[in-house]
Amino acid sequence: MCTAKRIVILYGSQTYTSQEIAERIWRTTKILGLKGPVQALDDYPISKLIHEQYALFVCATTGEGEEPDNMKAFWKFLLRKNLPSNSLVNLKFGVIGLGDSSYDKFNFVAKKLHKRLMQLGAQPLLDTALCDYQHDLGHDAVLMSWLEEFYAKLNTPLKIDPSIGVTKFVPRWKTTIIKNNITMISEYGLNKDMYFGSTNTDHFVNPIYLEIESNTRTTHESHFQDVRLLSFKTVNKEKINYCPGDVFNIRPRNSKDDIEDLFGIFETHNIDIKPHYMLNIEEYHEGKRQFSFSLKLQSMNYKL
Ligand SMILES: Cc1cc2nc3c(=O)[nH]c(=O)nc-3n(C[C@H](O)[C@H](O)[C@H](O)COP(=O)(O)O)c2cc1C
Repeated sequence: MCTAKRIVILYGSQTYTSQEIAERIWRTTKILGLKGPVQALDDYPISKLIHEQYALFVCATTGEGEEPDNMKAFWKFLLRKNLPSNSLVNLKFGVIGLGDSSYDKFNFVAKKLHKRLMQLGAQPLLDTALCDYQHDLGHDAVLMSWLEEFYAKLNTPLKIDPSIGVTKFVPRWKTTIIKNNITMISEYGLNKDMYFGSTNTDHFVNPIYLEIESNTRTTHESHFQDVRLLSFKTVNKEKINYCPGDVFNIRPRNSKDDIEDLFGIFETHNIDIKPHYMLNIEEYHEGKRQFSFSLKLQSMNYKL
């Protein structure tokens, strides 16, 4: 049996669930002694896939059986007719599908990906994990036992002691607070507004600033569920184009008052965190910096 030393964990995610699961698995692989990154499929340089020996794909299905936005380029490439049928002979893989069996095209993307990888010569370590949002235990119902089998197939350098479980936390991001020297970080780029800062890992196209126009409770006061109808308006008369099946992601913004209160609390408790300090966030893979992002703490609340 081969021993895996490195695995790439790649996700296609529309509303972050697959990303969160992929990152969780990535942390476990670090504990198991494996190298390799966790990335959105479209951020991974696809030409490198032919050199990889192990890969795990975590893919959601969205729309009517469609692939998430952050794997569209990857998928288009993989479907090229001129790819030789032995392109991926070195690759052993697993596919985890995140779906919802109330849709006709249940886990369509994961199933298609699994099939296409095999057409290109890659060998599956296991059948596709068909996780179902409708299950009482959610995606974990299928995922947990599937992963146990998958880790066993990888025959990793280190093993998880079942009596201890996974307790060690391996952070993906390194954060540092910079108090004064702004020029020191300017070479990495300075994002003035964290809500609109675009990065190479951010696939949400054309973010738009919206304000809540109304927020009305639609259920009766005596009902145990508080269901709301929220209506939004654009501030600069911008027009938003959308069509059925589109996904609308909302990034809530902290209110200016809340942020001022927070800095007030830091001050009262002599905690040295000031609005003009900079937060620098970096991502490392195998000692090399992959990504860096800086913002002024006061930009947590409003556009500068
Ligand atoms: C707009 C929308 C469309 C969806 N379409 C499908 C589908 O066609 N087939 C399926 O199996 N699941 C479908 N799902 C369920 C998602 O795949 C599931 O909720 C998954 O956990 C989302 O993962 P993500 O957060 O990584 O995007 C859909 C979900 C949404 C919100």
